[in-house]
Amino acid sequence: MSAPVVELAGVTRRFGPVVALDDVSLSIRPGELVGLLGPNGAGKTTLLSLVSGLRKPDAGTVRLFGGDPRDAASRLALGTTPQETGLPQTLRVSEVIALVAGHYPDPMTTAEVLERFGLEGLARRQTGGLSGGQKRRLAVALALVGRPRLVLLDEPTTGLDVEARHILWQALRDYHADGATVVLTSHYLEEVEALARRVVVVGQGRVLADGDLPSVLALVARRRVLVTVPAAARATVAALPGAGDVEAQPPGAGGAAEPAGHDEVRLTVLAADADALVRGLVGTGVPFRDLEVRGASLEEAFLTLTAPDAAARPAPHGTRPGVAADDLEVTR
Ligand SMILES: Nc1ncnc2c1ncn2[C@@H]1O[C@H](COP(=O)(O)OP(=O)(O)OP(=O)(O)O)[C@@H](O)[C@H]1O
Repeated sequence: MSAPVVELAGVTRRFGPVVALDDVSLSIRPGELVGLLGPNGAGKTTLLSLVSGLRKPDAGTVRLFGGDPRDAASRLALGTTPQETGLPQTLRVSEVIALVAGHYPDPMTTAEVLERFGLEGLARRQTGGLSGGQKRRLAVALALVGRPRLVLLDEPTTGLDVEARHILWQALRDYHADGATVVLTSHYLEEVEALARRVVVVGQGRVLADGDLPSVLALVARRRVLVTVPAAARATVAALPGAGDVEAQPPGAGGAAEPAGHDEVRLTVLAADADALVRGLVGTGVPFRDLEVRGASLEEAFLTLTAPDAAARPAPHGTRPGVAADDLEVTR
């Protein structure tokens, strides 16, 4: 197996009393596309700052391409876009790209950068006159100018509209397809679902889950059961074995083949074991219709994993967040 591009072993980093990272171990191999997901303050930016050599850990070791990230030589093949980037206001977009390219032995041409990131129309604009979204696109593009083998992106598409986000996603996919390793943090679950092959969920400075997207979802294998029942039967459904949160859809809301009638209610029930729930429902004799069973979204998985009381909560199928599924590493 090829040597890891990034390796953290037992890394702790504090800021005064705040433990931003707490005994984190993580290894990223060449060619991976990793999404770091976590709520505000989880420690994602701190993790990236250690990998890019901006900070050093209080305990543990961080390796970048096998070396110390604080040595400039280890960072030669690294490209990063922090959460906020300052651009020289009076330089034109093409000039900024050329300026950054001048630091690398084999950079992309300005034309290639402009094309990859859909910036062609802005080449002659001064960066000070760009919109927030245009600046963000340029900042991400600049991380790739030197053809880095590893790209670290901290919330790359924050503030971008849908079209700009899609252009950027495609640029990142293409760059990854060319063989690069990409690590990104994001608050957009949709972004992680669209891009990342591997998802690392970080919360309170710890790695809560680490696996491919389906295994992170399976860790909180909750299902949503949607069903229309007589309004009077709501309590019966809520009391079924395995029923979690129960929500009633407002009258007239879409979803079912036929909207709930006057004396009916359409319920969404979160269930660890949807099959058992449906069997229980049939056993009650409650007349029901338009039964649907859907998978939980990444968003639901994420909230379950990062909730402060997640460790204490009974979890589906006898597992709990913190217990490894087959190909899933969890440290909690
Ligand atoms: N320079 C600093 N001084 C003091 N505390 C800091 C500093 N940098 C980070 N922290 C604290 O460390 C914790 C982790 O912060 P970090 O920025 O890594 O989180 P994050 O997951 O990137 O959050 P966000 O999603 O909001 O960007 C937070 O409690 C934060 O307030």
